[in-house]
Amino acid sequence: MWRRRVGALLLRPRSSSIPTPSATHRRRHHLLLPVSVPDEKGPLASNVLLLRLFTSQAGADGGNPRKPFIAFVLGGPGSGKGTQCTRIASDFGFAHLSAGDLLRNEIASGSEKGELILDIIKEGRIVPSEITVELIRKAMESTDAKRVLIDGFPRCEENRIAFERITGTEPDLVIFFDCPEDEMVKRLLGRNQGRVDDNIETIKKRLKVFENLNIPVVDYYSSRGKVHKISATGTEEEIFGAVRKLFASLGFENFVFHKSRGL
Ligand SMILES: Nc1ncnc2c1ncn2[C@@H]1O[C@H](COP(=O)(O)OP(=O)(O)OP(=O)(O)O)[C@@H](O)[C@H]1O
Ligand SMILES: O=c1ccn([C@@H]2O[C@H](COP(=O)(O)O)[C@@H](O)[C@H]2O)c(=O)[nH]1
Ligand SMILES: [Mg+2]
Repeated sequence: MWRRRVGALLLRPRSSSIPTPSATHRRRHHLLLPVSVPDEKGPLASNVLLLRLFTSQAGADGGNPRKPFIAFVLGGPGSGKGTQCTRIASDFGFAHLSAGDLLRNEIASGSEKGELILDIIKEGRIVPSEITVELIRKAMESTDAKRVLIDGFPRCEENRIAFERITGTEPDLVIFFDCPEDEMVKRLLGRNQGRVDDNIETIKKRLKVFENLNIPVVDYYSSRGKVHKISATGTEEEIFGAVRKLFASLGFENFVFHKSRGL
């Protein structure tokens, strides 16, 4: 068990109210300073992140095996989080935990909680933290993966605080897929997977929730030097090229690449 039990018990729960986004948050969205792991603009390696990876409780190949390496994957609705996470999982051996999928599974289970979740998802709002964090916590406990992607969570500061309090841990890395709104809308309207929230009314609400509540989370982790921003325009392959570069720079081995070379 990797959780810091004592720490989690000592930390007092904070207010459950969702903070109102400040104008500063909105302005800073456009000034996000990613950690300079390789991207179009940055140098080829970030000593800061590498140091954190190898000194965190669990790194790519070392550290304390009780705590997995945790990457939060954030971005607006339709920015391609799920698509890229699937690729990262298969190429770099990560477990992929999608908060949205965990919630949809709860709906499919027919539970009472599921009915509440369905109403919230249809409205593009955020499910109460205790429900989502509990689902993520259980999913994390049931995997022995040393590397975990948490896709689409935390959605708001309240989610983030609840996760850190309940699990007693923080992400090692936050990937932020940055995509223009018109592109996200186009992708969602063309997704065609029968999702109850893929309609223009819900999409408009989700975009507002993203800007007002999710961006402050990105800003928070950005101020702590954990965010790597990746441009999410271009083809899936082009975007995955940037993702691949990031993980390679962090010391993660690419299984698919090695397999294709018979290594
Ligand atoms: N680079 C891309 N170019 C064009 N379409 C894309 C790209 N990446 C993903 N898509 C498509 O866009 C749609 C949304 O992608 P995806 O489901 O991965 O987004 P998401 O960020 O997980 O969205 P949500 O927050 O709603 O779960 C999907 O139909 C996917 O196939
Ligand atoms: O942490 C979360 C994740 C998701 N939701 C709700 O689910 C939908 C769809 O989520 P995706 O991750 O985009 O699949 C989202 O709009 C929220 O309503 C949530 O409340 N908390
Ligand atoms: Mg998704």
